[in-house]
Amino acid sequence: MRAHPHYNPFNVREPAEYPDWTKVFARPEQPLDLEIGFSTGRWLIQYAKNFPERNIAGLEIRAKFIEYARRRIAAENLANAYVLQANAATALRRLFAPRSLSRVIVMFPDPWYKPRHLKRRVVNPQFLTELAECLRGGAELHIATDQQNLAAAMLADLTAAPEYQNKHAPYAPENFAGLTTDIELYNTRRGREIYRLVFVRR
Ligand SMILES: C[S@@+](CC[C@H](N)C(=O)[O-])C[C@H]1O[C@@H](n2cnc3c(N)ncnc32)[C@H](O)[C@@H]1O
Repeated sequence: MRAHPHYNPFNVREPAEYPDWTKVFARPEQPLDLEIGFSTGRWLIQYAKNFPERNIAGLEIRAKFIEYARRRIAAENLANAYVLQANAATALRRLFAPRSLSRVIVMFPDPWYKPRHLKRRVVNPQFLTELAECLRGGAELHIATDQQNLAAAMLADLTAAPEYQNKHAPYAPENFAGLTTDIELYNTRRGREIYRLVFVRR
């Protein structure tokens, strides 16, 4: 997709493709996990290497990150990772069958957050309802942010959603799986607080 001065990826409603999840991984019978907003793919690639017994899909709204992550996945010969361009706000139910996802990770979804942006957050009640349809019972949803107000808003949404149960009220004490994203590294090096939410699909 060509960059255009007025091009806004958030207006993109259709995913770039509809993968057949039974064909894109070497072992399609493995649990299917999803990272939303993977940017450079740092976390996703570490995850694919550390969890060869699981499959990891990645959604990213910005086209440039897809090409970059695909090159890295190919260079590392990772047959359990697949990424595509899609807007997670509108595409989840068209991309994933009901109850097909085992784990979902959303790390630092809204970085340049200001109070007036709270309404536009990625993790909002509608997103949670759509995601709930795609999650298996017992599936984990992991979210992290360095913004306290945003963490509180997401915590309130999740607590109000009947499909989810908090695993560590209110925030999880530690990083999931010991893997870090770019923004997580940036924050931890500056000693900033990170708010981690882990909810389970009922
Ligand atoms: C602040 S970055 C965080 C990147 C990475 N998760 C990290 O922690 O370093 C947020 C990423 O989410 C992507 N993103 C934002 N909204 C999205 C959406 N609705 N669907 C898919 N990706 C989205 C952005 O393009 C960006 O790469």
